[in-house]
This record gives sequence, C-alpha cells and structure tokens, in this order.
Amino acid sequence: MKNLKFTKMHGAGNDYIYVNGLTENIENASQLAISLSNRNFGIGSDGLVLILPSDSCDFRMQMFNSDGSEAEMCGNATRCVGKYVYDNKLTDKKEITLETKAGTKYITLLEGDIKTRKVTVDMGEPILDPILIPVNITQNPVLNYPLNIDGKEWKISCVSMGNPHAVVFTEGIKDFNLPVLGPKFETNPIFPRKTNTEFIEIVDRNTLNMRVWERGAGETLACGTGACAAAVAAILNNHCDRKIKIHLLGGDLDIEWRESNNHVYMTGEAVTVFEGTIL
Ligand SMILES: N[C@H](CCC[C@H](N)C(=O)O)C(=O)O
Repeated sequence: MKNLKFTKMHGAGNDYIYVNGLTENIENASQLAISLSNRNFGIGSDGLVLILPSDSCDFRMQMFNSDGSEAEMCGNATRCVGKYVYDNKLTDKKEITLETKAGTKYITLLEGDIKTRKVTVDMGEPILDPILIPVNITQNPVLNYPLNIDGKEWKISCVSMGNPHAVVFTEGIKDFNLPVLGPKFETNPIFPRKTNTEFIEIVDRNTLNMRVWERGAGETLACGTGACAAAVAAILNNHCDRKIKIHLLGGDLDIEWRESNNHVYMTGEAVTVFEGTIL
C-alpha cells in the first residue's frame, strides 16, 4: 500500500497502527495488518485499526489483530480512536459515538493534549451467557470453572465484552511463560472462537495485577476489553468491589462496573507516538 498515511498510537502500551479510512483506500485490511504489524519488516504493532464512516454513529472502527484476524471490539483502540478523530479535526466533539462489531461505544475525551489524553469509554454491558461468549460450558455464568491443561487444573471465569475472555485468578504471574501457556488457553477446543486469557493477581478489593495473552496477537502490554472482563469476573467472584484499578505491564486502567445501568466504564490514557507514510 504505497503512500499510505498512518498514525501510531498506544493505550497502556497496547500499540496499533491507525489509518483514516475516510481518506485512505484500504484493500485487504487483514493482510495489511499482518505485514504492517511485523516488528522487523513493517511498522511494528499489535494490529491495525481503521477509522471509517458510519450511518449510525459519529465513526466506525474496524480492528485487526497482528495475525490478521478481525476482532469484535478493542478497548484500548477505542480510546485512541476518540483522541485521533478529535486531534485530526474530524470532529470537534468530546463526546463521541463509535460503531463497532460489538455495538455502539460511547467515548468521552478528558484532559490532555496532542501527545497524551485521558479517555473514558462506556464499554456497555458484560456478556455472561456461555452461549453468547461463546464457550462450551453449561454453567451460567461461568465462574471458577475447572479447566485441565496438561495435567494442571486452572479455574476460569468467562466474560465477553463483545469478544471472548477467560479470566484466571492466580499468583506469581510475572513468572508465567505465556508464549507456552497462552496458546493452550487461546486455542482450547472449549472456545469455538478462541479466547483472550487474563492472568490476574488480587492485590486488594480495589486493585488487580494483570498479564494477558490475546487472541490473535499473543502477549500484549495491556488489553482494555480484558481489563473490563477481569474486573467483572473479580466482582462476580466477590474478590473486588465495583471500582478497580488494574496494573498492566504497559500502564494502569481504571474500571467501574456500575450497578445502576450494568455498564462497564474504562478510563485510561491514549497516546500518539508518531505519524508516517508507507513508501
Ligand atoms: N485480541 C482481541 C482484540 C484486541 C483487544 C484488546 N487489545 C483491547 O484493548 O481490548 C480479540 O481478538 O478479541
């Protein structure tokens, strides 16, 4: 894709390539995600995000993992899209609606500047029905369900934020060999559409530590939908209260699951790193 203009951004270290689909013509976005995400021969990223026109919202987001697979939703990217459209004067609003494959998301731009901005996203309601996640387990909701992997029993709690998540409450996560362990969850046959997997340490009733093995991307420094899923699972398992700070390798995310409307709210930074053109 010669002369393709892009912007490199990250949310808590979860970095994506952003392309303005209103002006750039994108062919085969899946293949483009693979080639541009390559950290040696491409730009290097966790995937590709297209910002597109929408009939129902201010904008539409299409998100592709670095393996080329398209995901229903991406929390960190949603914050960055909000910052992108404001900084590039595609809107002058600070309350922005975004059409995604997981429904409409509501973005609120908070304090910030051209480099870094704090952003809150209303991520909507968590999905707990195993049929809708999907996960081949009859328990509903799926909480602390025993999953045997290579002879070790793990307890998983399954939540969807439009994309599937298996949340594991455990200890010693900094020593986990995720490149070996992660794929055994991601491609486990009980997940018909694979899964993202969050490995969580409970610090206290308002604090979690998290590492994540993402579907289609491997270990990332942060996962917004994963942080939301982990917060919901922690609250349902009575490990935490409804406001939780989550420490991820790339930074912190503040999650609130509001009792009043059953919506999950995620607040964190969106950072613009550089702009460029593909030669
Ligand atoms: N790998 C995810 C998509 C990206 C999610 C993550 N980066 C986020 O911030 O929510 C999936 O295939 O469901």
